[in-house]
Amino acid sequence: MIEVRDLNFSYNGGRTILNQVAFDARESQCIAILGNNGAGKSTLIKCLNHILVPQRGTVYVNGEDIRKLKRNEIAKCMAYVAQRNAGGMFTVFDSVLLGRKPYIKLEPKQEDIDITQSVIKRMGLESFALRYVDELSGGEMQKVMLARALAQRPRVLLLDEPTSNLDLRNQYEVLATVREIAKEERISVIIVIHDLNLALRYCERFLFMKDRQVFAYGGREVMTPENIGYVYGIPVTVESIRGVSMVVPLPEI
Ligand SMILES: Nc1ncnc2c1ncn2[C@@H]1O[C@H](COP(=O)(O)OP(=O)(O)OP(=O)(O)O)[C@@H](O)[C@H]1O
Repeated sequence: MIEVRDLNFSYNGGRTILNQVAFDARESQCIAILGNNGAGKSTLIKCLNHILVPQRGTVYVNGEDIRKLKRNEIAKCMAYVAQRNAGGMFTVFDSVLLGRKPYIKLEPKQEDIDITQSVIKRMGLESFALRYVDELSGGEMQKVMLARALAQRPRVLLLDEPTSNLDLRNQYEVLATVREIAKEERISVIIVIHDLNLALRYCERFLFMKDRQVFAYGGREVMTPENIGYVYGIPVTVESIRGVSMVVPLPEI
């Protein structure tokens, strides 16, 4: 589904932020991008859809080199939800409908309206549909931005800290919904996330960034206390609580 080959990136010819970053993700998988502040996670996710253009390397989606795709074509196969989102004088409905922009020629068709309505429902945003996004809380806004990305009907969904403004229940509900949609629509979801326990619960693959490179990438076997301890510089244990794997920082901190 998505193949990332030897990406190198630096901002304005400055120091290297990404060095030979490579990984693959299959359809229906959720991949967590992990690593400490400044490790290059957001930069990586922006290189995947060419918001930032890497100096070397490329990304293939369904075998297509995204360097050969126009912006509109990239938007049909990849949707991106940024860490910080600007508001605007749109209603929630219009804001989600904007996700259909790559498909709309002159005016939205009935299909665009139907998709918008169904995503709003799926994300539990019906009672907000006519509110202005400027009047929403940070968490409500985060759900609207995710709904917009889902309305894009992408093959690859790129999420940069999608739960950072959500309360406990919404963190679990939103990630559970994203995972369900990934399975139903066979989307690859790539999520930058700081909460290792949410990652363990909702992702199947884990990519650790460290020192500008991929330090480890794989399934649950890479979520070891050694790897986590090394990447984050804090001793942890990984334990099962009622059958759920949890990362627990050790008391010496
Ligand atoms: N526009 C920019 N111009 C120059 N340097 C930048 C720019 N954006 C980010 N950086 C630098 O690139 C490095 C990687 O930043 P990035 O935002 O990708 O990290 P991150 O892993 O997502 O961090 P965090 O977990 O704090 O969100 C940081 O050192 C940051 O200061």
